[in-house]
Amino acid sequence: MSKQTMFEKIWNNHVIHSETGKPSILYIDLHLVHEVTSPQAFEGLRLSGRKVRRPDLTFATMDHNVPTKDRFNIADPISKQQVDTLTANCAEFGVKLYDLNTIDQGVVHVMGPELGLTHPGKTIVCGDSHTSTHGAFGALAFGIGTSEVEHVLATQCLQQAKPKTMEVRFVGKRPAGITAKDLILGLIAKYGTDFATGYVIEYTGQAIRDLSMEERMTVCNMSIEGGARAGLIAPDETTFSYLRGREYAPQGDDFDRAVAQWKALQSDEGAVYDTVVELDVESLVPQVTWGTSPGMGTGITSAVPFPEKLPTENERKAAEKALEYMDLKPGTPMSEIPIDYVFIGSCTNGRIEDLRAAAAVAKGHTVSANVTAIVVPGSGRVKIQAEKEGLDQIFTAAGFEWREAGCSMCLAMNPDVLQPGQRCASTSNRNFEGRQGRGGRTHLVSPEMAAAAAIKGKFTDVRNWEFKSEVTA
Ligand SMILES: CC(C)[C@H](C(=O)O)[C@@H](O)C(=O)O
Ligand code: SF4
Repeated sequence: MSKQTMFEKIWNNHVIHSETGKPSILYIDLHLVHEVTSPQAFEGLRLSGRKVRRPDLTFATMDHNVPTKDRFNIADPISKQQVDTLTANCAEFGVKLYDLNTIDQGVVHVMGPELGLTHPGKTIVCGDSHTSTHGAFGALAFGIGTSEVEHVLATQCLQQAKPKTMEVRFVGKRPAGITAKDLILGLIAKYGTDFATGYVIEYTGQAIRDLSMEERMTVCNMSIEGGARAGLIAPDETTFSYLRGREYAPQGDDFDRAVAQWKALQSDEGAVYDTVVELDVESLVPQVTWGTSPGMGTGITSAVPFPEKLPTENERKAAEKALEYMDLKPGTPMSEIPIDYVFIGSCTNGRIEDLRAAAAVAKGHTVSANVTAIVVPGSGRVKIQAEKEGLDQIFTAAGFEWREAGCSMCLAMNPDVLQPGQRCASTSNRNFEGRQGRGGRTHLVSPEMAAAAAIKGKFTDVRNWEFKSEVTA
């Protein structure tokens, strides 16, 4: 048999019908649901008198519209309706819902893996573009639209055109002070926001193998910001030990049998990808975006670029427009950009390790007088764990606000929004115009860089953080 990549193995395991020149029909192992993209899908089922085919493979939570203060009191009528509709739909169709009364409620891409729902080799979909996060386990996971959500609810299958394969090889060892967020921001800054359009990425290299499970999720989360359909990392001991003992992981002997199967998923030696790109990890510095797309980024030691020096007319125009929106002057050192707001959270960087890393920087310091800083755990479980470790105390003593789980200021669908003109250091994944509130300006960074910016009142190279203290678990 010919040598196969991991993507091809998972794909072939799930195709239940294919015809030349047409999309294939894929079986879906796990369907995650949230309140924003599911109402019409359930309504469609109701109108056609259909049921959810596999309620046992369908799990829901509420995250985008949930307030992170006074969470049971949703003032915005559309948000309230979406949350209430999800509750009613899950009850009517027999779908398990992790609502605000459960500690498993949280950003769907944080709570799913935490529950052990995400396994290597699964096909996973959700009406949400950052479903790519789950690829960190070696699952083929991607976002779908609302009509596809309805289709999967009704049939547990999905039509998909077969994507091409791309290897993204991280070359070298990750230097001290360089985070998983810097790997993925650096990759997208180098290759742009559409280099992987039409592809499923497999991330390889020592720097990837060395990442923790949570760090791998940070990398895979932003695959979509490079245009990819999905991002994958081969499962290994890091993956297996993360999964062992989780609620929905296989238990006992089943777990060991599963591990044997999961190990066989990795790409065969000598398997050929359609495209290979490389990134030199050793020359990376902490990343900060300056523009209105995740690809408009640079190192903290660099400056806001001069649009006229960019290679193509399109890039020049886009950069000019972005700098106008961001109110930034070319040539300004990144370390001289003052900020008003800091958001630490989201499905990119709202996990316990992210909060530990930010707390280690914040400990014993005080948030700059000009800055409002919020820390939003990605799930109820992250919140409880952080509180057990005293991280909430470190944050509040330093002047950060400590909130409840949700998407929060990652996008302006709940009360956490920037005011027009406010500039935010954000650990999320998108810096589009108005993403965090109309007229708001977003700079994407790692949790460490966000915490340091909160204290300095401007971006600063966290590698020079002299008073960095150890926070122990
Ligand atoms: C609201 C939802 C559909 C959206 C997505 O698909 O990603 C959101 O999660 C986002 O991050 O922009
Ligand atoms: S945290 Fe942000 S990126 Fe993630 S699902 Fe919520 S809105 Fe989308």
